[in-house]
Amino acid sequence: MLSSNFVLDGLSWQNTTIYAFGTAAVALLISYFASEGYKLSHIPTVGSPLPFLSFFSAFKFMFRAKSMIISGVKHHKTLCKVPEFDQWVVVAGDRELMDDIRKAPEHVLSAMTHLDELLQGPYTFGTSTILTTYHLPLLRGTFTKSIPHLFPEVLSEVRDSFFDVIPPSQEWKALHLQSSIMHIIARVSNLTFVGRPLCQNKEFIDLSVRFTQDALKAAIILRPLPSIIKPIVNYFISNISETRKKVKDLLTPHINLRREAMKGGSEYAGKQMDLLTWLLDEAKGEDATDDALTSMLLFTNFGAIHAPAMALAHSIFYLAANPKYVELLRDEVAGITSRLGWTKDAIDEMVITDSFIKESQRLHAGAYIALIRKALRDFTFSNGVTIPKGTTVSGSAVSNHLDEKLYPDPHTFDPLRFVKMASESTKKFDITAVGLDLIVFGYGRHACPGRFFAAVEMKLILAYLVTHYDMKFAKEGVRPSDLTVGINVLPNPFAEVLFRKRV
Ligand code: HEM
Repeated sequence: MLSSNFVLDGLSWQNTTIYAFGTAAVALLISYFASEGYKLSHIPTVGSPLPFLSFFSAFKFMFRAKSMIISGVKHHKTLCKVPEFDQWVVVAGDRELMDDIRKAPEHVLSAMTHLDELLQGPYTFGTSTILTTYHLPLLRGTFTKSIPHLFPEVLSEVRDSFFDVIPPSQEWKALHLQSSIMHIIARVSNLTFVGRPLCQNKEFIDLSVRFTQDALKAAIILRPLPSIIKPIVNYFISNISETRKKVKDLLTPHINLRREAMKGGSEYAGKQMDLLTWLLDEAKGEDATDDALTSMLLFTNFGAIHAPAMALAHSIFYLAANPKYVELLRDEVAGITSRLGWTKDAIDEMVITDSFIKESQRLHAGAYIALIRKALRDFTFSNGVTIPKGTTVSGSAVSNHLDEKLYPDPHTFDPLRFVKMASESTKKFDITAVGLDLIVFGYGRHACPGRFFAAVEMKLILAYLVTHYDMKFAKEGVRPSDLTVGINVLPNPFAEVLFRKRV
């Protein structure tokens, strides 16, 4: 009895195991055929295309995105797909196909739907803020045109914020670079967004920087999670609602003052020239509530604080590690300001400073891919390959930025590279010029509308820094390595730079 039971138990164990493996295999096959990977099986894969194994490739992609994208583009030439934990990203390596992405209309390949997913809109800025567009013509038009007019105030805000963030001292003082530079940028940008006195209100600036950092953190953590658990995780990791409320409380009295003044007509005495004024002029309906205006300012602050601060930190790392670069910029700035003073014309003439920042952007762009879009319907490239609705598609920035046909000795930082290129061509090579050769500001209809302001702001800050301060690393001459997470490239977030007032 015992032995027959044992045999039966053995058989049923065997059967159970067979059933379990069989069910798992069928489930795996069904999930594979229903998966995004299968729908994209006609696109060559970097890593493994198989379920589970692709998870390991996604893990590898977290740390090796640069080499995986470069090798994918090199081997597959036109299109390949790379694995992220929650999706496949199709990468175009071919310029014609990148141009297809640039030219595709928003209702086919959507930049904004991608941004809403990337930034986890419902948990950060709000999907309605990310998808609205009324502010874009303002940024491209009125805001950009006002830069020369606002320049004197921008300069004085640069002076004041340097004085507060890097107090002039004869002694070397170590500062956490990223947070210092973010605070300077936040103040200078907010001069043009909300004006004085709010841009000098320490609480407002601290909250704007904190919101930018917290939103980014929440987006990174929440994105790969299943939708059902996002609200729970968000509850534990995020202070965003509280920060937004505090910003709104500080902003509302200023909104009310301006609304009151607007009652006498849109062109009232003492009308401030800043983004808040122009948003109030343009916003209608849902966009015009205090909540929506607060979210819009926080969203614009995000674009205006994070990217320029990262770009400047990369440039300052080159300066702190190489005294000869500091001298190079100092000579240019001293020569030009002695003729033109600290003016917008002087900043425009600083072609070496411009080339320095652009070269640093080339080697340390914020992401290895660009022109990232979500397909809202099936999309066929000019080579006949179709990607299905729902696919995330992009162009490889890194393989262009390191292409030796475009940039001889591409891995070497050459601060004069773009000065030389401009002298040999009729094309424009300044920071604001956009194209496929250098795609740090995007290209086409979604190209960054803030880049003209960003260029002036970054050049002014760098010129001011080299003129008034010495800088170095504690370990002299060693530039800290970047932090890369998947497609994202960040200047080392832990690095400290020593500053001393220049005698
Ligand atoms: C170094 C500084 C900056 C970098 C590297 C940068 C980069 C970018 C990139 C890559 C895009 C997406 C382009 C695309 O998808 O094709 C973008 C869009 C945008 N940026 Fe910037 N940006 C910078 C500064 C700024 C500033 C200062 C502002 C605000 C004043 C700003 C506001 C925006 C806005 C509103 C968009 C969305 C444009 C649209 O969808 O049409 N950015 N930026």
